Amino acid sequence: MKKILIVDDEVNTALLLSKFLTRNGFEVSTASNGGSAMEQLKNGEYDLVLCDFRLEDTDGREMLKSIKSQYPKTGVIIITGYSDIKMAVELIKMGAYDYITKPLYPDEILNTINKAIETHHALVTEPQEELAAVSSKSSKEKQVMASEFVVGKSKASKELLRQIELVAPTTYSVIILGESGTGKESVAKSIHLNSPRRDQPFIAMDCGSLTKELAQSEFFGHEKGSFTGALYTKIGHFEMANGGTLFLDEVGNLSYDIQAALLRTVQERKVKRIGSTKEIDLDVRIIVATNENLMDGIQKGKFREDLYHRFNEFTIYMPPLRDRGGDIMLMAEHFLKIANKELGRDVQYFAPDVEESFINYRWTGNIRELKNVIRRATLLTEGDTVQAKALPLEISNYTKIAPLIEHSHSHQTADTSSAPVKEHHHNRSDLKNAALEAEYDTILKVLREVNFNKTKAAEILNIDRKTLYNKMKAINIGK
Ligand SMILES: Nc1ncnc2c1ncn2[C@@H]1O[C@H](COP(=O)(O)OP(=O)(O)OP(=O)(O)O)[C@@H](O)[C@H]1O
Repeated sequence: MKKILIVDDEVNTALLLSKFLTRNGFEVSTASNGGSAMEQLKNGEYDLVLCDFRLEDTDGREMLKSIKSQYPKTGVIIITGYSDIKMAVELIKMGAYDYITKPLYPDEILNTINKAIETHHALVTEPQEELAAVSSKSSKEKQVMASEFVVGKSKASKELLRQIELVAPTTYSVIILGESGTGKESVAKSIHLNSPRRDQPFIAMDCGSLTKELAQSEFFGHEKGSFTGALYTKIGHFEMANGGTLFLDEVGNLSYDIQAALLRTVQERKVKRIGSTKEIDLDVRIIVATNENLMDGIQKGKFREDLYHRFNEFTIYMPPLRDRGGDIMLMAEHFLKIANKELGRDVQYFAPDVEESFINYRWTGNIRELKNVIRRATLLTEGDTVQAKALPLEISNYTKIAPLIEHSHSHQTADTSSAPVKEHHHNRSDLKNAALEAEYDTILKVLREVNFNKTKAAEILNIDRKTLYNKMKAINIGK
């Protein structure tokens, strides 16, 4: 039975979640703060931690760091409010499996948990099972790629496809550069699947969450008893990927020492498990991904130039979703089909104002954010059409809020009365949304009148400053 730890200081939420997951066949424990969660993790091996981002004694970021360094085989899902979405995207870069936004919906939680556990299966199995898990994964992934990769019709997508097709058949190492969630790993997989190595393993390794201590073992493996804690022989990722492709995500995060060891391995094309004298011949194609410019890392002395040149035989720049024009709706429709299948729904269309919001929104979390938003919207839709009320307010109100966000970022000095606020087309008939919209309109209007002076705005609105801050946060205005 899979073990889950819920970390949430809202006792009722934790209790409800715990009951729901127990009913669905999980063994569940709860902790109301970070400290007691870490204690519980010491006493038993958990498959997954479901952790609220805001805790009384710490936050999701710190929890993720501690769990990843001490219990690397335990998956972490972060529960967050939509206003923390940028943070959630950061956390995925740091190794969280996924995030779930509040309010929580049981089907969505169960779905995310099942997927996380499936993904982590290869990690939590015993090492002798590892290779078998990996090779079966490579053929399974092929089917996934064939049906799940949307090529897109925009100019940017066509160029991307051209580059994939160009580099795939070669043995070149590739650097894939792009914002989080733009599809770097998906592109790495399609390069692999379009290469002569397609029948060999594709191994993805998340370097962003690797501690210095773990990195050696993860890359090179170790023999049983080679150091305290090496209870069994571990096969490293190089060895697992032998004959195929090794994808190193967030490669800019590797420590300098590990970079040196990596360079040696790539140059010599041989690997030795820690504690072993036996050299294993390697034939591995390397694809790396990063969302920061590695040249900056080189200038700051954080990234080795020689390693960079080893990797940089070909570079692919991933376009952000906001620059992919018509692809946004193409992908939205694709994700709608997937969500329908996952959730047993039959939602067919997007309302025109939803499409408009999708096109205008900035999608800082890119394709991953779109996928998650659509999964949630599908869940919330009762008829056959996704309406704006099924979207997070940050997205459905984006055209209205965006100029104000930009304004508040420009140090609140300019004359706000001329800030362009686009006409709002939402045709909402339910009372709750109408009330919310009226509230936003009033808050935004007053904030402009007082040039974003929050004390004055709170006075005029006749609410206290804290309430104003909370409301501003909920609609993502300022900080
Ligand atoms: N072309 C595509 N068609 C369909 N789904 C895609 C496509 N590209 C990415 N996705 C989906 O979007 C999500 C994010 O993609 P992926 O993990 O490849 O992004 P990434 O850039 O590697 O993210 P990160 O920077 O966080 O590592 C995944 O669920 C993936 O399946």
